[in-house]
Amino acid sequence: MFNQKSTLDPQRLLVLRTLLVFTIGGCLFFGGMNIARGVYPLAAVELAIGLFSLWLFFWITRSPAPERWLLIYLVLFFSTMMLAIATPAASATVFVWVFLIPLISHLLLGRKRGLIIAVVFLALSAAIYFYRVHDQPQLMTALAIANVVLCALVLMALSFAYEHAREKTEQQLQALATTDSLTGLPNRAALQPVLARTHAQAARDGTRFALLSMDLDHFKALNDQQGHEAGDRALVAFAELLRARLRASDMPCRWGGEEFQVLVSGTDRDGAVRIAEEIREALESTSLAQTEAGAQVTVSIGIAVYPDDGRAIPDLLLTADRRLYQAKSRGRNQVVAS
Ligand SMILES: Nc1nc2c(ncn2[C@@H]2O[C@H](COP(=O)(O)OP(=O)(O)OP(=O)(O)O)[C@@H](O)[C@H]2O)c(=O)[nH]1
Repeated sequence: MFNQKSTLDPQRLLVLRTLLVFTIGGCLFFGGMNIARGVYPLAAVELAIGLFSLWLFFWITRSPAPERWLLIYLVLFFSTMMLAIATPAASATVFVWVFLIPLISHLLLGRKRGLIIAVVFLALSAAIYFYRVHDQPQLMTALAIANVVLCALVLMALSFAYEHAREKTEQQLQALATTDSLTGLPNRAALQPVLARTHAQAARDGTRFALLSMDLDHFKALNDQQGHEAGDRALVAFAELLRARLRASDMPCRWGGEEFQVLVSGTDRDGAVRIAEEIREALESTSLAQTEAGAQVTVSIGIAVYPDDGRAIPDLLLTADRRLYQAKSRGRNQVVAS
C-alpha cells in the first residue's frame, strides 16, 4: 500500500496500447507492402518498429520508467512517419498521417510536452512536404497551402484545449479525492504517499520523523448532547487549531471520524512531544466544545518516532495507535510517547 511504483495513468496507458496495436498491425502491413514494392530501407524500419511496439505493449506496465518509454516510442513513431513522407517512392497519401501528430502528442504526453513534440514534428513535416511538392504548382497555391496549414493548426488547438480541460478536471478530481470535505484537511489517501516519501527520504538520509495519532475525547457525548452540527463545528475548529500550530512542512490529516494523524518531519521524540503537548493544551484551553454534562472535548495523542519505534510504516502506525489507546485508558487528555 505504501510502495510507490511509477505507473502511467490509466488513460495514457489505454491510448498508448491502442496506438501500439495499430502500430504493430500497420508496420507489418506497410512493411510487407514496401518489401513487395522493393522499398527495402523503409520496410526494414517499419518491421523493426512493429517488433519494438509488440515488446513495448507487454513491457510498459512492468517498466520502472514508463514515461521514458512513452517518449522513446513517440519519437520513433513520428520519425518513421517523417521517413515515410520523405521517401519519394512512398504513396502520396502518406501525408495524411501527419495530421495525427498533435492529437497523439497531447493525448500521450500532456499539454506542455505534447505541444513541444507536436510543434517540432509538424515543422519537420511541413519542411518535407514543401520540399516534395515545391515543383507541383497546383499544390503550391496560397489556397492549397492554407488548407493544409489551417487544418494542422485547428487540430493542434483542439487537442491542446482538450488536454488542458482534461488536466484541470483531473486536478479537481484529485483534490476532491484527497481532501476531507468537512475540515478541508488532507485525508487518509493523501497522507499515504507523503508518508511513503518521507519514510524513504529518512531511510536514505538517516533522519527522523514522528507520527502523532490523535483522537478527540468525549466526542460522542458532544454529538449526543448538542447535536451532530456541534460535533462537526468542533472537528472544523480542531482542524483550524492544527493548521495554526503546525509548520508548513508538517502534515495534518483527518484519518477518519474524530481521529487525526500528524506527520512531523525531521524531529526526534522530544520535539514531537513538545508539538503534541502544545496541541493538547491549546485544545484544552478553548471553551470550544463544552458538553452539557460538563466534560470538555480534549485530545489524546500517541507518538511513534522513526526509526526508534520501528522501521516499517505499518509498525509505526500500530505503535502510535497503541500509545493513543494507552493515553485514553490512563484518563484521556494526555500524550503518550514511549
Ligand atoms: N459530528 C460528527 N461526529 C462524528 C463524525 N465522525 C464520527 N463522529 C462521531 O464521533 C463519535 C466517536 O465516538 P467514540 O469513538 O465513542 O469516541 P468518544 O466519545 O470521543 O470516546 P473516547 O474517544 O473514548 O473519549 C461517534 O459518535 C461518531 O458518530 C463526524 O464527521 N461528525
